[in-house]
Amino acid sequence: MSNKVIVVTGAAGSGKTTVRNYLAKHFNMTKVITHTTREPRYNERNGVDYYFESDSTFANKHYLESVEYSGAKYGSSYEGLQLAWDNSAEAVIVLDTKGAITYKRKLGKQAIIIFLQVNNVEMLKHRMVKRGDSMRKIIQRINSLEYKRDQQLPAELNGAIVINNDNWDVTKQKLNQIFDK
Ligand SMILES: Nc1nc2c(ncn2[C@@H]2O[C@H](COP(=O)(O)OP(=O)(O)O)[C@@H](O)[C@H]2O)c(=O)[nH]1
Ligand SMILES: Nc1ncnc2c1ncn2[C@@H]1O[C@H](COP(=O)(O)OP(=O)(O)O)[C@@H](O)[C@H]1O
Repeated sequence: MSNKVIVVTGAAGSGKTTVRNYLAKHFNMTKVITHTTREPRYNERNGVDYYFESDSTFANKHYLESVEYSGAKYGSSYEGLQLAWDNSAEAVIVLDTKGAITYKRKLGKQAIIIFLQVNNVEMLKHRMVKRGDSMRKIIQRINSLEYKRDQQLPAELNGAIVINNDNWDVTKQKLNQIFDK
């Protein structure tokens, strides 16, 4: 059986991290930890949520792909993916849509893309508040081109599994249907 990576993508606040954690917990998938120069949120830990980097330590890594998102850099490495595959045949990673497109192009059928949608932009904002993001950060995020872009499934990701995450119980059922053996 060849290794697979589940790529969870969508707008900020759409529930990507929540879906990733659910898949890791219930379907024996290993999380791929990515690198970022953004500041940690109050409940985030280095090496668990991200590897938090400075501009100079970020530049030292060897990336499969990297992007700028809302003024910070993010990148994922082959080594990180391989580390996850050493642990389980299925890995799970959270990426913006640009990163998801690169994974699809480079990994082909080994990458399974899940695009999360939320119908209501107000709901996305509310979820970021609930998560503890500062209002300044939320406004910066909502005004970023990347955030606007990631509201819609890009044409390059046609064929992705699209899940509407308005209601967590419904999302959970869909994930169970997709991944239950
Ligand atoms: N392309 C790419 N995107 C990433 C990577 N790590 C995180 N992201 C994405 O960067 C965006 C911003 O992430 P984050 O600051 O954690 O905000 P959040 O989505 O609101 O939790 C999200 O769309 C993440 O999915 C990476 O290594 N590569
Ligand atoms: N279906 C849902 N209904 C209500 N709240 C949700 C749902 N999915 C996620 N959340 C909450 O919304 C917030 C943002 O979710 P998160 O997974 O951090 O999003 P993302 O990683 O896409 O930015 C979190 O506080 C999370 O608990």
